[in-house]
Amino acid sequence: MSRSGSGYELLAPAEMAAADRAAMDAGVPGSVLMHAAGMAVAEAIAGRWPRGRLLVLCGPGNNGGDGFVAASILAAQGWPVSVALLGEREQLRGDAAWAASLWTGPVMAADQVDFLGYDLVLDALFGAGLARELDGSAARLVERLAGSGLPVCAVDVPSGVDGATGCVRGVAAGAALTVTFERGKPGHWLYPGRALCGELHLAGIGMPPSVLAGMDIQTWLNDPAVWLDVFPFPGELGHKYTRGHALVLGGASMTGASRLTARAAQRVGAGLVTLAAPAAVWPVYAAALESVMVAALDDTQGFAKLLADERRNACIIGPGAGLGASTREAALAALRLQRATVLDADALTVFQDAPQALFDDIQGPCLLTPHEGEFARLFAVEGGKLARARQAAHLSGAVVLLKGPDTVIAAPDGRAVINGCAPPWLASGGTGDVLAGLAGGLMAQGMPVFEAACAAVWLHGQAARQIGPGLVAEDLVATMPGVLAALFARKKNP
Ligand SMILES: NC(=O)C1=CN([C@@H]2O[C@H](COP(=O)(O)OP(=O)(O)OC[C@H]3O[C@@H](n4cnc5c(N)ncnc54)[C@H](OP(=O)(O)O)[C@@H]3O)[C@@H](O)[C@H]2O)[C@@H](O)CC1
Ligand SMILES: [K+]
Repeated sequence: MSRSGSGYELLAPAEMAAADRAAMDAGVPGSVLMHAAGMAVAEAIAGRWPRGRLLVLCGPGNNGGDGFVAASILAAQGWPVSVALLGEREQLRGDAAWAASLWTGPVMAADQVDFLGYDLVLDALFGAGLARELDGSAARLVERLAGSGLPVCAVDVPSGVDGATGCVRGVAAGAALTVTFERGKPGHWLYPGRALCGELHLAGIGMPPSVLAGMDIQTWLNDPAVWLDVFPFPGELGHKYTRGHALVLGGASMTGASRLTARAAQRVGAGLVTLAAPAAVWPVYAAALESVMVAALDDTQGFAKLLADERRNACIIGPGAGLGASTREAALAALRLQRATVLDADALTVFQDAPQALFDDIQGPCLLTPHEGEFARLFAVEGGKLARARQAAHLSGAVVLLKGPDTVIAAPDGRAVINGCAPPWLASGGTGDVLAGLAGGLMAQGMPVFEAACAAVWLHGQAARQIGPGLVAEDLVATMPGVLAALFARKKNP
């Protein structure tokens, strides 16, 4: 899926509607915005498809208004255009009624539409105003559109996709191209909406910059612009003791996982990394790691004893750790000392019977990195992925990194980032261990937790894109220097 000019600030549909109103209050008539929106749609269509028989499906609100504008412009350019309206023309209000008046051709009733004989469909049924599940005639029309096999251009979002959540409200038809306005919406980047949008095209519609600057934007697409300012680029006068010391808990049997974690923490720049492993398996770790220090743990309190050295400023606990008392004790020790702490995998599951006990001890910088299964063990929250991650961060007091093809990172203060750069071949064993190490390694260098989590996810995704299909987790560690070099170059030449 290619995405052009999408920017990185995201606005939920309700926020975009507020921006539209603010623009009108600032003196830009709604009809001017709508004309610009319809023009942008017409240009996107003409730029992508050869002239052909176009069917424009207009809905009862302003999304339909955009459709009428685009239909009028393309017809004036010589496109053979047919228009169908879901609802009564007399019921159209405001800017949509004005836009419909631009269209002088016939308007079919939606239930009369026959998809045969068209080359392309413009879906202008529902956009930001989708308020409930599609049913009845609206659902039937969208189902028939989805089954038509015709290429679809969607206005703002594919109708039926909730722009706030990416969820399908009843039914939705996938588009080849989605044209949205001024800012992307979370639903363009969260599945299943993301897969239904096709190529995403972001068009300006003349919204005054002061209106957007005045929005309290709290949601972003993961982009270095969100976190580059606080990325711990090494200073010329730095030495290993100024670059943090990450302490990784190793397990008794799955020894590969925490080794990947430790190496990732090193690669991303932690000055020192110690892996603490049960004494019985210490030789396994010691034989496999050279520049990572390996400490032997004699009992469940051993990890806490290592934290007596305050220079060990960040802990990464969970990969391969096991579900025993030592994992739980290590996590609680790190949290109670308010060390920067990443809890992943087993260090999350080990709290499934009493998550509140975990949350009560989260007072300092903490990152939780669950996949959906681990998330459900800790958090009884409902809703879309973005809302659930936000609620979990609020409830736990930790930054929550909810993994998946559309990973969401949410902070307790309400900020959230959606990741758009993870290729599917990242879904393989050990990649999560590397991610935990990247985040912990950045936190060891003093990067704030939310930004460290976003940067780790981004670096992870960029490395995976460079490696391509066939990726194994070790490759991510090996590829990190190249990814970091490109990031450093970007810092110098933004
Ligand atoms: N001037 C502006 O503001 C600009 C707006 N712009 C464009 O406007 C779009 C937003 O327009 P919008 O707010 O009118 O919402 P829209 O998506 O057309 O839907 C509302 C209509 O659908 C109906 N409806 C809702 N759910 C339904 C359901 N499940 N099943 C059936 N019906 C349902 C709802 O009915 P009601 O809920 O009132 O009964 C109402 O009639 C935005 O995406 C962008 O494309 C751009 O031109 C820039 C300038
Ligand atoms: K639409």
